[in-house]
Amino acid sequence: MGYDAVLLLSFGGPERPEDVLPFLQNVTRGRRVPPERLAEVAEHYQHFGGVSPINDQCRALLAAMRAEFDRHQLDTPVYWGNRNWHPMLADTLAQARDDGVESAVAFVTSPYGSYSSCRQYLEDIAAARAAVGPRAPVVHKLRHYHDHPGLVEPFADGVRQALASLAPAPREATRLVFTAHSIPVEMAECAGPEGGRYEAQLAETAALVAAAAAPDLPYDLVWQSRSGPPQVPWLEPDINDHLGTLAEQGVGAVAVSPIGFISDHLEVMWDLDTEAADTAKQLGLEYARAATPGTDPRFVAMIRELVQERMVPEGDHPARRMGTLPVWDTCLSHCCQSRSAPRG
Ligand SMILES: CC1=C(CCC(=O)O)c2cc3nc(cc4[nH]c(cc5[nH]c(cc1n2)c(C)c5CCC(=O)O)c(CCC(=O)O)c4C)C(CCC(=O)O)=C3C
Ligand SMILES: [Fe+2]
Repeated sequence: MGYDAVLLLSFGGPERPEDVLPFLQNVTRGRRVPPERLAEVAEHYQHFGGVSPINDQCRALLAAMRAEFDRHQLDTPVYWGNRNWHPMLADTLAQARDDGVESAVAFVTSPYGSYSSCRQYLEDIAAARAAVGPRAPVVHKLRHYHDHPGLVEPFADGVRQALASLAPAPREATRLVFTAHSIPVEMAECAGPEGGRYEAQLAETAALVAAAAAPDLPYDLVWQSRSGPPQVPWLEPDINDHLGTLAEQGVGAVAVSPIGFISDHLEVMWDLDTEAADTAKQLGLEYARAATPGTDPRFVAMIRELVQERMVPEGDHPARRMGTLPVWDTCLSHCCQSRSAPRG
């Protein structure tokens, strides 16, 4: 089907010190995040002057999408809305409606499936449309892109550059470590239509990036940015604990690639560039953090390709994929639905 607009849909982040608390309240409303954890994360944001990098990264991506679409005679307007901070999705959809938009296709800044990274964005769309009312544009989310070459190749370049920046060391003493945002084990078990999809997609992305960048190097997939109360199990090991294990095993140098994030979010700048880098230093490990795609031209072209794949029928723009896990355009109603605590 045709769409009148393309929507960039993201998480949102504070842009001034006084935004930090209301932003965190938006993120954690109805969630079980202890106040101690919230205070800690507020400090991470204040460490960077109360400004999250994520909104400027979205502005840059939006501009790059416009230029890329123009180069390919795709004159569809592009809009940007967030889950947790301005521009809020409901305001964006109200503006789109005023502009005469009846339908939009949404690119979400997370490639993977799980409640937090996929279904919650579908709920955000439904809630924003309900807030806008009867003439709200219909919004369909684009498919997952965890194995698209436009995601895998920029990450692979990042890994190559990170490895090149480490002092030459025997291959056995060098390790490639992929990270993604930890999620509660229960959320991981319910991810996708049959469960386990978040980890399965990340494992596929890790394997594709490793095969492209460093096929002879051992690698691991571990987790970062754990939240929630301590008694609730989340995916482990944490990157910091894992660095300790590697040091014990005689590893001397690590390249860390945050495949869970498409740009250098605050989690990348704090949990990796500040905390994990510090852990590595204390352990005497050489440490290099690999780049995220950001506005890499191949990543921006991927967004245009995903839009064309969806808008131009009859296989004129076949899906470019490197992996074998199934992908689909429309999630089933039970996809990523929690067993114990229905959310939303
Ligand atoms: C899977 C996943 C992604 C990747 C997919 C995607 O990109 O969407 C992601 C991204 C992000 N998470 C972000 C920020 C936060 N996430 C939090 C809390 C949580 N994240 C969770 C999961 C994820 N989060 C979960 C299960 C929670 C617990 C509360 C809940 O069940 O919802 C909290 C509360 C404090 C805390 O950390 O406890 C904050 C501030 C930012 C913005 C960063 C910036 O400003 O640059 C981004 C991109
Ligand atoms: Fe998060």
